[in-house]
Amino acid sequence: MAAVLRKLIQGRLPALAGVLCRRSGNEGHLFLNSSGSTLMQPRCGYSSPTESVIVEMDKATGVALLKLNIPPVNSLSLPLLTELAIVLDKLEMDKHCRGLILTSAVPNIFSAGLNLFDMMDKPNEHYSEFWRAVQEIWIKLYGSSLANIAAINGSSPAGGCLLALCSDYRIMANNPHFTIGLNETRLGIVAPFWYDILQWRVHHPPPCLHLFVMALVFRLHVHHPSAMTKVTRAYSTELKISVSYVKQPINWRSHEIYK
Ligand SMILES: CC/C=C\C/C=C\C/C=C\C=C\CC(=O)SCCNC(=O)CCNC(=O)[C@H](O)C(C)(C)COP(=O)(O)OP(=O)(O)OC[C@H]1O[C@@H](n2cnc3c(N)ncnc32)[C@H](O)[C@@H]1OP(=O)(O)O
Repeated sequence: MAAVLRKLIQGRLPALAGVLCRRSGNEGHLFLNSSGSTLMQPRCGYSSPTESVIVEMDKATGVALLKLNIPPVNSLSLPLLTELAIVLDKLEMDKHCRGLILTSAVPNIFSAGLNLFDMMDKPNEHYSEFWRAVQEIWIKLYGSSLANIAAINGSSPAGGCLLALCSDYRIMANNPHFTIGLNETRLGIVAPFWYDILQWRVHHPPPCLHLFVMALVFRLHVHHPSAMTKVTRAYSTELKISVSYVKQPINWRSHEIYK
């Protein structure tokens, strides 16, 4: 587990993919595009990414690795948000998928947040559509029945931070050059109330949340099923609390209760 986490936080995701790949033996990875079609990779390893959201599904663990892939900065444009929404829907409906890891294929950048060009010189209809797409993503990610982790392997300002906050758990690469937060507040732009709820949840995690993540990571270790069973049995109550915590419905009431 420690080795997998270390690879995640060092941003060495190809290495993680290698781990997943070995676990899946000769089956290779499933590549799923936004139209929902899947392509079996005949062998382990990466092919050149061409999709804006690359999905590598490990069949053995049911964990999907999602990599945002719009250089130079993975800005959240309408097409990217739309593709991500479609991919999340497909994974949600895939009965073999149990969890997802959201990360970036672009070196040093997780996501630069909303695409600034989608927010200027456009007709009002575009702004409506764009904002609807933004809200749809946080609802889909936060409301996902899948366990989801953000592996933040680069800078993640503004909307990038939102993506991370929507996940059940975040692991960020320990690099002083990587920034995360709401830089738009410097311009006087106030985040909506639901952003505050997301932030609050991150700052007040129950102690057992880490256990939830441990259990997730243990799932990757299909070579040690007995260890996984022991842990999940021993801490079944704590795990249930953690799962209900990260999957709690968003409303002011639950926010107040946890306050
Ligand atoms: C308006 C919403 C109101 C309320 C809602 C509030 C909360 C809801 C939740 C989230 C809402 C978030 C709002 C936003 O996300 S607004 C977007 C804010 N994002 C930023 O300000 C990021 C700005 N970018 C950076 O800080 C840096 O680019 C970087 C740290 C991500 C990367 O730095 P680099 O030095 O590696 O790269 P650069 O040379 O700066 O950039 C390369 C290239 O990319 C273009 N670019 C950067 N960011 C964006 C972007 N967000 N949209 C479009 N394009 C972007 C940049 O211009 C460069 O392009 P050129 O090479 O010059 O062509």
